[in-house]
Amino acid sequence: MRTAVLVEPTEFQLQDRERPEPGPDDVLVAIRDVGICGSDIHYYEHGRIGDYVVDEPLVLGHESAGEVVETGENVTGITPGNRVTLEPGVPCRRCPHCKRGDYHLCEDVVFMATPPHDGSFVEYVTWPADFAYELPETVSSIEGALCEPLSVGIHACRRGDVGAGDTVLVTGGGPIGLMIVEAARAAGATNVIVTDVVPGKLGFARERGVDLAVNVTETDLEAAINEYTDGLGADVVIEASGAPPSIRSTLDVVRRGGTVVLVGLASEATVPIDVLELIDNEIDVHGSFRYKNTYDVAIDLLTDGAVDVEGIVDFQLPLDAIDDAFQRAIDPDVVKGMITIGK
Ligand SMILES: NC(=O)c1ccc[n+]([C@@H]2O[C@H](COP(=O)([O-])OP(=O)(O)OC[C@H]3O[C@@H](n4cnc5c(N)ncnc54)[C@H](O)[C@@H]3O)[C@@H](O)[C@H]2O)c1
Ligand SMILES: C[C@@H](O)[C@H](N)C(=O)O
Repeated sequence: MRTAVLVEPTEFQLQDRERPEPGPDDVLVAIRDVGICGSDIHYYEHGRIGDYVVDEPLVLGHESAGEVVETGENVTGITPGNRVTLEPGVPCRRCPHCKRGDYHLCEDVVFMATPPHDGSFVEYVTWPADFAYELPETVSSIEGALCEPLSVGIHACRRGDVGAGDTVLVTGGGPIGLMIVEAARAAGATNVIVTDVVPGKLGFARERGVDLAVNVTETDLEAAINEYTDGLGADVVIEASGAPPSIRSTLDVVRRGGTVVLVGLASEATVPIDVLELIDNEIDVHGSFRYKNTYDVAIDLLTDGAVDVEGIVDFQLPLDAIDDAFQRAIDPDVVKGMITIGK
């Protein structure tokens, strides 16, 4: 089967690998669509993300959907021909985190495209059947693949307890920021504001109907939020850029008693914050790591037409053109590139 392997930073090799056999609890999936995530781009360009180092050839890709072609003997409920999306992180199911329900915090998780685990830029993947979710006819394969970044958005909104009538500020208008916007609206937020530093990203966020888009290189964010909220501040601020100045600014723009959710992975290990400001204003600050129990919700939201994920896709290219696809995806104006396999 055709497999795109990152053999060195910025170098993919298309290899022919043996098609895997599903285990008794697995499904064998013919992969159809895979999104290119920021983490794939980071591994492609730099060969590492923090402590995760690509020191062996690695298959990237973890936002994936496809069609079941075979099932293991214990699998019920999914049959060949079903279209599915794959949740890319499979936990150990036995550790204290798994047992208390925080399976996304499992330290032994097998997460696609995170060294040393291969991902889904490949024709076939075997995956535990309970981490494969059937897609209804009305949900496309691309939407299925994008359940992954949408899940990041849903989890972040849950962490921020976003609710009806909230004013939510999302800092960073990349794919994750835009998925947070979708999830926040679906959760009932009535005012959604996005910041960025790239004019194209802000224009796109406006086209997608955000209530306010702020270029923080030109506009004082605190003044803009004060004006927009009559001096109150945003109910929930969800940081999705990872830029230290943006992380620092969250406490200036959240209302007293509000919530800050940190999603963006800081490019610096330490970002100073004013602890007294945090205490005096009784601000809740939450980290948000990947997601848990979001795939069914993502599919329901897509089925109901409550979110738009396909609209963030800039281009689709076949697996053979993976080099071109990554070169295009690096452009700061590009939001989401997709790889199509087996069509
Ligand atoms: N916590 C998690 O589970 C999780 C999951 C996925 C991604 N992430 C992280 O979330 C962040 C966003 O992911 P992405 O794929 O959308 O990344 P991205 O790089 O495509 O988007 C980040 C956006 O932030 C903008 N930006 C840069 N500096 C800014 C600033 N000072 N103020 C406002 N915006 C600024 C960029 O122009 C870009 O549009 C990344 O840091 C990524 O590593 C975290
Ligand atoms: C959650 C996922 O999208 C992210 N890129 C990660 O590896 O954590």
